[in-house]
Amino acid sequence: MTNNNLWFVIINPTSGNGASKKKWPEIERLLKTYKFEFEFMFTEHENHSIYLVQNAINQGFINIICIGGDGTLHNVVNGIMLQNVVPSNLINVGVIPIGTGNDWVKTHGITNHFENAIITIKNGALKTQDVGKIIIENKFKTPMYFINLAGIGFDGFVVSKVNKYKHLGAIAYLSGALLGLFSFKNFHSKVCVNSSIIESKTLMILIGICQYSGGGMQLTKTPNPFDGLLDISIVKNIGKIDILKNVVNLFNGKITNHKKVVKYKCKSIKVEITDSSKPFIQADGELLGTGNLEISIVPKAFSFYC
Ligand SMILES: Nc1ncnc2c1ncn2[C@@H]1O[C@H](COP(=O)(O)OP(=O)(O)OP(=O)(O)O)[C@@H](O)[C@H]1O
Repeated sequence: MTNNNLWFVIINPTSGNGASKKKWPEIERLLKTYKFEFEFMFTEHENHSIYLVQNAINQGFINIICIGGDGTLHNVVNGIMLQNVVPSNLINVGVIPIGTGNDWVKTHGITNHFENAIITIKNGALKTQDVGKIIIENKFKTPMYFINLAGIGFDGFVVSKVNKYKHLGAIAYLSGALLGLFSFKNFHSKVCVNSSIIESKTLMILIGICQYSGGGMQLTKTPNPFDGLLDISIVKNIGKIDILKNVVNLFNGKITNHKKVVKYKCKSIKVEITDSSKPFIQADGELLGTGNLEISIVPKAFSFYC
């Protein structure tokens, strides 16, 4: 039986370089002030929130509050999408963003001010956005899900390097990108999208649902989390000096106008790596692995307070 009045709160104590843990006593006090009835748990290891969410849903919770950054929310979404007890769009998630990048909330205008974030949740207005579904060939075809942006290639490479600089916030992604620029090798890929086949040497392939990633960069042209479509940028063999010249354009979105960026809107996309390199795949800033992959959209699958 579902419980509409009780909330399950998940806190990643490591997110925001430990800020979630530090701020929890104040948030707990505010939740009580705003008359939330809730149970809470801290995550104890990576991906723990997937299990916590599923356990909560099995117990009847349909209202979840996620306290952490994009990675914690990514895991909460995966917990919801990978269960079969309740349709995913009937699980309602409130987000109190305490991460380093906090990129997903930027699209929806959810505030980083945690009392205001709590008030937003209390007001009870819900939106339901699309979710991306990724199947990586060598991962036994277990799907993984994302709500913001997935990337293959240089984008994944930066995520693999960025962890040790994360305390620098948005600068972490930029410094990771600049430091990695000269060691990353472009790769050959074959992309099937909307019955076109694009074979090229590639810097990265970006699959967007929401607008911001990497601490505020805008890497796909017109992502819309409610249109049932993936927003694709295939960044072809762009030179390193050219990227350096375009750093500002990564943030203002003009990078998508570069002549070596090809753009598509689609419901699904297949990516095959056609050389021996193994470019990293990231989704919502979390590293997923390497391999050929297929991404599709699950329309209106994730409900959140906004
Ligand atoms: N108890 C824990 N110990 C170690 N890692 C954890 C724990 N709980 C969750 N994690 C992992 O912490 C990682 C980072 O979390 P999250 O992304 O929410 O914070 P952040 O990196 O500060 O924020 P952002 O992604 O917005 O920049 C996630 O990959 C998650 O799996």
